[in-house]
Amino acid sequence: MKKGGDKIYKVVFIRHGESIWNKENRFTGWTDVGLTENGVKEAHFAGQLLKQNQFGFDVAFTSVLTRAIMTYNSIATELNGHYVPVHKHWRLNERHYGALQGLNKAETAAKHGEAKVLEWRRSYDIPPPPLEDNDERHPKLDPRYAGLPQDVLPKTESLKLTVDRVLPFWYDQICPAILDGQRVIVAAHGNSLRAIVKHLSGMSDAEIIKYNIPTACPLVYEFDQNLKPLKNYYLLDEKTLKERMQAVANQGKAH
Ligand SMILES: O=C(O)[C@@H](CO)OP(=O)(O)O
Repeated sequence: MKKGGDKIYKVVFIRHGESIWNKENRFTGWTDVGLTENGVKEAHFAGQLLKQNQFGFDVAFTSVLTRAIMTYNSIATELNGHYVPVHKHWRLNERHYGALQGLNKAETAAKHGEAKVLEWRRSYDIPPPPLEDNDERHPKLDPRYAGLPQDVLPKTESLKLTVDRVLPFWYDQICPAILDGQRVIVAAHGNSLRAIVKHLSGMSDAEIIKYNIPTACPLVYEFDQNLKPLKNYYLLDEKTLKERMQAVANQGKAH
């Protein structure tokens, strides 16, 4: 017998609200920056949208980065859902941006060219230059990764490498929760979510280059009982969504 019959499973993915480094247009990656005031507002608005659309959750998954956790907390506030279990995991972290972390994207484009920055930001399998082993930004120096073998800690990541580290978590932790009938929300990042979306939608390496995920817009995926994606949609009107996606793309322009 098929598990769950014709039941449709819904999962909500959400990128964090505007962060301090989104506002300053800096490559962020694993740098742990907080949300701006606007980012907190965006997160609350996302929670209100979810509430208006009758979404509620039984379990939440976030990265271990403050901006994703803060975003989920604002949503939980709107949904009166702070009692819901939250699982925080490094595999949902943003893609590691290597030695680019901290640099301004527009200045980097002016220096290296927009094409190079597009390659670093959006090519599927070309990672940015790595951190040196003795770089003070190396994740091995961050207590939140202290329990992990150093071999798994990235010094840079392409989207492909991000897919490789996100998918085990998707299949081992998130999928069982969905199949168990729990209503799931995943609060993460532009590129860790692009990694999941690429996998679920079957987008090609070329198509994913143009796909940008805006901050704090709930993205709903519907699955059948075998977790085959049926459809997906943002809880946002088409015009606003396009503008917000284009704004993310424009961050890599030299201005
Ligand atoms: O800097 C980053 O970590 C990400 C998300 O903010 O940026 P981009 O959209 O350039 O991949």
